[in-house]
Amino acid sequence: MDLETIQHPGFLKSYSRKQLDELAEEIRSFLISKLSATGGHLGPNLGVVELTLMLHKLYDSPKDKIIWDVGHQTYVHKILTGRADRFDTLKQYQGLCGYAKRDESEHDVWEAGHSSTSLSAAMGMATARDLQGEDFNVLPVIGDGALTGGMALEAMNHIGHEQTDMTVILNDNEMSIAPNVGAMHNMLGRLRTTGGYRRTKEDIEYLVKKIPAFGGALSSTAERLKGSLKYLLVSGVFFEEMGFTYLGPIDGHNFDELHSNLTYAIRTKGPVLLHVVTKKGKGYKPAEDDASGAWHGPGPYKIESGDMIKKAGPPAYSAVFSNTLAKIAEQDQRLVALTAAMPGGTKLDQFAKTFPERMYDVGIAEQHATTMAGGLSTQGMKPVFGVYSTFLQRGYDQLVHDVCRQNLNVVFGIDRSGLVGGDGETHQGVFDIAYLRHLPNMKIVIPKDENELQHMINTAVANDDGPMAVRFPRGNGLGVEMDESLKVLPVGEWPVEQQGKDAVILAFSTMLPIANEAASQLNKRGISVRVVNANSVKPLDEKQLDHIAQENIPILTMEEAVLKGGFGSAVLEYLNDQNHIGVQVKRMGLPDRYIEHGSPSSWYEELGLTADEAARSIYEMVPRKRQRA
Ligand SMILES: Cc1ncc(C[n+]2csc(CCOP(=O)(O)OP(=O)(O)O)c2C)c(N)n1
Ligand SMILES: CC(=O)[C@@H](O)[C@H](O)COP(=O)(O)O
Ligand SMILES: [Mg+2]
Repeated sequence: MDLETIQHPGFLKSYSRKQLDELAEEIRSFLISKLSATGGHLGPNLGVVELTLMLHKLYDSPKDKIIWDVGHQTYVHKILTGRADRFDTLKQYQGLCGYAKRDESEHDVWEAGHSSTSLSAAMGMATARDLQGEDFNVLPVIGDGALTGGMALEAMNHIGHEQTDMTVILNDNEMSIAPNVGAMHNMLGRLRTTGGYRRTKEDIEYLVKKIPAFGGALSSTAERLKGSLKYLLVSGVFFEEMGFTYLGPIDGHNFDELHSNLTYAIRTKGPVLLHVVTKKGKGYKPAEDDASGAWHGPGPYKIESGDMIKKAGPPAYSAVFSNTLAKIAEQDQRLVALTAAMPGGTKLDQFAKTFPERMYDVGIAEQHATTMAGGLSTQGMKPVFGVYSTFLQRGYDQLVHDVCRQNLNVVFGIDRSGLVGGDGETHQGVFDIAYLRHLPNMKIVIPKDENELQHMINTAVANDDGPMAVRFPRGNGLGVEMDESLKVLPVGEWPVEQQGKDAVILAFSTMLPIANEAASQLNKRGISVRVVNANSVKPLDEKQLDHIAQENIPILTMEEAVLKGGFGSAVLEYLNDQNHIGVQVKRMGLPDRYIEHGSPSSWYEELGLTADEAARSIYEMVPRKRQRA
């Protein structure tokens, strides 16, 4: 079948088992081929081919609500809902989104990107259905990794209490991005090995019914037997005790098992949890054999060999972060590294190779990691939480309530700050300056390159005056020379990159090269522009701002972060509070909207974060008398 002709999954209703097998094969070849050029979440999607086909065969999307947790495993769903022809544009600027996207299709009933939201969304939809007297099925699909996210437990607690009709499909492939971790994961492991509880429970019920009721005595004994047997058997009882009918574990690649269990689930009142066991990367050996998570979301690769097509270049910022921590940890026994299920992305898995006892992967639990870091700090340890900017949003109250308010010595290594590219809206690291800067006691430093990053990490670990965030971008450094020994840098003293007397640009990180380019354009036009590496957002370099105000020259601030509440706002606030009235300030940064997928450079063009725009802004502010032709 030409997958690109599919417009709606309804055709599956009449599909035989043989046709399903053939279609599954075609979809796998399609994914392996398309993603070899574009990159994308190959492993997760190869693992849900049969599950997605059976869901769309048995249920009527979009009337029945199929909700995908994280949403990175929706490629098969997108193929079946008329989007196969867009896969050449996957995760690219104005191309196909790599996650569920409501404005892409009516079949995408819920958007995600961040993990563990599907059960709460499902509860919302099912509750609305019941209040409105509607009739449809609600089917959240949640992975074993996402189940380690606290929100999932909050939702289960409520769903089990309300006994709301829905079928939760737990897609258990033993992997988060890296191998899954935690007690929940261990429990699922026992379930996978000891087989299903469902049959035994029915056998017991059958037995209890067979026993003549001697005044009810025997049946109560049998009831007690059933109860103790339940606890003796497997921890499927965890789900049962949470109020779910637990089904499984079943083979998530077996159409017959999927069909019979989903059919049973449709007929079952109240919440059902169907535990399906799948193989991440199924059908493509390099991805099936992936032990580290490299095939969770690879870039382009060679199909035959499974070799990734990597561009050589300077070290990744994440690698500099991890290597610097390892260097410090050799001397400083206080240092402990934490990650929330991102050991590979943060490269803390490299740190763990040297210091396995001082690196903790807490699962998808950023709230827990943030507060655990606070606890570590109260006992004199020096915790460093390596976390993506976007995922630290999950730990906001813990930042406020637990770490900053108590002024605890915690370092936040904030990776993927700024625009991240293909993962788009749900992953942009653009709110962190705004969500950190207003927290009393928090300090925020932002290195301009990989060399300044290593020194800032060292500075943050050495700092014993409360929490400090070191914010750095996704991807590779600039290829600058790395100093041999680590320094402790002054915080709140901005280095001047190039002198100038007519105007000043305050910029940091990825905006600094653009600022330098704008300055050289204007210098050629006789306008002398100073460029300052504003490498700390909190504290500001107040001395330097006072001096600029006294010179009364215009200021342009530049940041790859939202303008509202960002660095430029901080400068405006300071100048106003110090009565430096009349100083001209223009701010360049991200507008008040969500930035979709696409390379940062494409967005720089669209959003005007360019040297030409910066030069134009300055030119408009420099008083005519200074302008020479
Ligand atoms: C709050 C949050 N933290 C971290 C991530 C990064 N992340 C993306 S997918 C993933 C693993 C999800 O594992 P699982 O739910 O088992 O899905 P699978 O990829 O195995 O199908 C993680 C940790 C995220 N999306 N959201
Ligand atoms: C789905 C998800 O959240 C992760 O897989 C994410 O795509 C990782 O992003 P990086 O590629 O920046 O590590
Ligand atoms: Mg998984």
